Amino acid sequence: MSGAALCVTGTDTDVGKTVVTACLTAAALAEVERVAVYKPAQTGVRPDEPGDVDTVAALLGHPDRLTVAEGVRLGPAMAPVDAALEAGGEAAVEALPGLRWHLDRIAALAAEHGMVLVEGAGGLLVQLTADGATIADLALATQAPLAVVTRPDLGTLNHTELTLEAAARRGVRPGPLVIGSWPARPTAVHRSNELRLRELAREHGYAWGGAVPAHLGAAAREDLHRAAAGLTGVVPGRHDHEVIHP
Ligand SMILES: Nc1ncnc2c1ncn2[C@@H]1O[C@H](COP(=O)(O)OP(=O)(O)OP(=O)(O)O)[C@@H](O)[C@H]1O
Ligand SMILES: C[C@H](N)[C@H](N)CCCCCC(=O)O
Ligand SMILES: [Mg+2]
Repeated sequence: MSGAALCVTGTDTDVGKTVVTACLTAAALAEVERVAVYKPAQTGVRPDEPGDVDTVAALLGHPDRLTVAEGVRLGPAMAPVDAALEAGGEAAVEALPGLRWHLDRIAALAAEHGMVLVEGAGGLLVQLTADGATIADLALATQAPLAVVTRPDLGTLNHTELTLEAAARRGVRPGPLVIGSWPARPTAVHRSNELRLRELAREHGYAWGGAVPAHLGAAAREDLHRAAAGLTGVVPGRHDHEVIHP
């Protein structure tokens, strides 16, 4: 088997990529038998703490058909290369796995799973490796579409357009654009931003993935599955494409 891949980025760190990844994973589990979630570089957690992929598994109730994996884990809550530098100096930066290594991990997961979701660190251009490879490079190399998670708040229009433009300039395939955290009491700003974000999605060829409610969490698993149902149309189908292993 060689499954499809979907890369997930955000317009910033803390925009709800992990929560949206959980929703996309639930949607993927409805389409394919086995799903994997891979986080190439996890920063800001100690060895004994749950990382983003563990959060995805917990949000979904640890389904048997889900595999989660991390590439490298670094304690400092910083961009991966800086976290390595902070934790272990230049030697730790040199020891970071490179693009090829991550591609091999993704290809190995794709060999056994119908879908592999790959969550970057922070935004599109955050460097994951010592030689500066980003989630955009992973998306390009695997020919995976890119899911972009964004905020509904003031400032999001500029951040979203910058992200979509930078992805397009690199030749990354558009996937869904999703609002990561939609407030219970949206203001006029949130509502008008949503309309404009829908337009941006259309202009850049992204599928509109809707907005995930802000209260979503382990205590709201039904809501998560409801949010996921709305995303079923925007995860790549099982026959859409296979991970390209260059
Ligand atoms: N829809 C939501 N429902 C409940 N909590 C949310 C939602 N979106 C985001 N959060 C909370 O906001 C915080 C940041 O979200 P999340 O961890 O998903 O961000 P991220 O974009 O994955 O960040 P990182 O760059 O660290 O991977 C978390 O504490 C998360 O639980
Ligand atoms: C620690 C944090 N939660 C993320 N994992 C890393 C975010 C890196 C952002 C770097 C930046 O764009 O300035
Ligand atoms: Mg995350």
